[in-house]
Amino acid sequence: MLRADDLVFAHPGQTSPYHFSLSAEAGEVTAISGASGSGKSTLLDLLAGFLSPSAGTLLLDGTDIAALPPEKRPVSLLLQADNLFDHLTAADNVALGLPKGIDKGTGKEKVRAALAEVGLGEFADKPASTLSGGQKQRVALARTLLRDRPVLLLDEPFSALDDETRRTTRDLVAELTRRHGWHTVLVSHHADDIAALAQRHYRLSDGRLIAA
Ligand SMILES: Nc1ncnc2c1ncn2[C@@H]1O[C@H](COP(=O)(O)OP(=O)(O)OP(=O)(O)O)[C@@H](O)[C@H]1O
Repeated sequence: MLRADDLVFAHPGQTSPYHFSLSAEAGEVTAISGASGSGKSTLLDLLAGFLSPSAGTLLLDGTDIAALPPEKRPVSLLLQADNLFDHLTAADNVALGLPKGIDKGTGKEKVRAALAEVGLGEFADKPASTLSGGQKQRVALARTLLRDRPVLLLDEPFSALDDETRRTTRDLVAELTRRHGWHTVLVSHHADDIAALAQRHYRLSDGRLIAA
């Protein structure tokens, strides 16, 4: 379980700090909604380690991860768009998720398997710039598979997608979350995404997360 206990944070000039507490189970999607400017990205930045809380704990399966820098956290982040390097192929983008020093043959096989798992086996050699928005999100998810970090943070990941692609990408996130036991935290404005995906839902209001 991922558990934030009263993570306290204030941006410069902010008079009343955020107090974030939440629990996210393995294999489940935990949704965060809230008005524009309520602090959803701030929460993700704290979970990812881009911001540091002034107090509070962040535990993953009982281990405090709050002091770890972003690159050492067991956390992947997927944004609305721009997750890929456009000039690299799909396979090369996925390969960025491989551990350093991995044997070349093994690495190639892992990349192939990850692309196959997200349904893009045929697209390995295509430059990312030629892929659709949905395909790009799948490639980013394949890279996440290789990193296999147990916490997946999603910041409006379906916003740039058309309705049909949105549904299939959503289904893929649900399936990967279950299969790999990820603690997936989804920030979304969309009630239908939350209804379709989330086992748990918090609303961010007045600087606090309220179970919805
Ligand atoms: N670096 C910063 N310095 C000062 N204030 C900031 C900074 N970053 C964000 N804020 C403020 O903190 C508040 C929360 O911002 P945040 O981006 O977390 O909201 P959000 O809920 O993600 O909004 P949106 O849905 O519009 O993306 C806003 O009032 C914003 O102006």
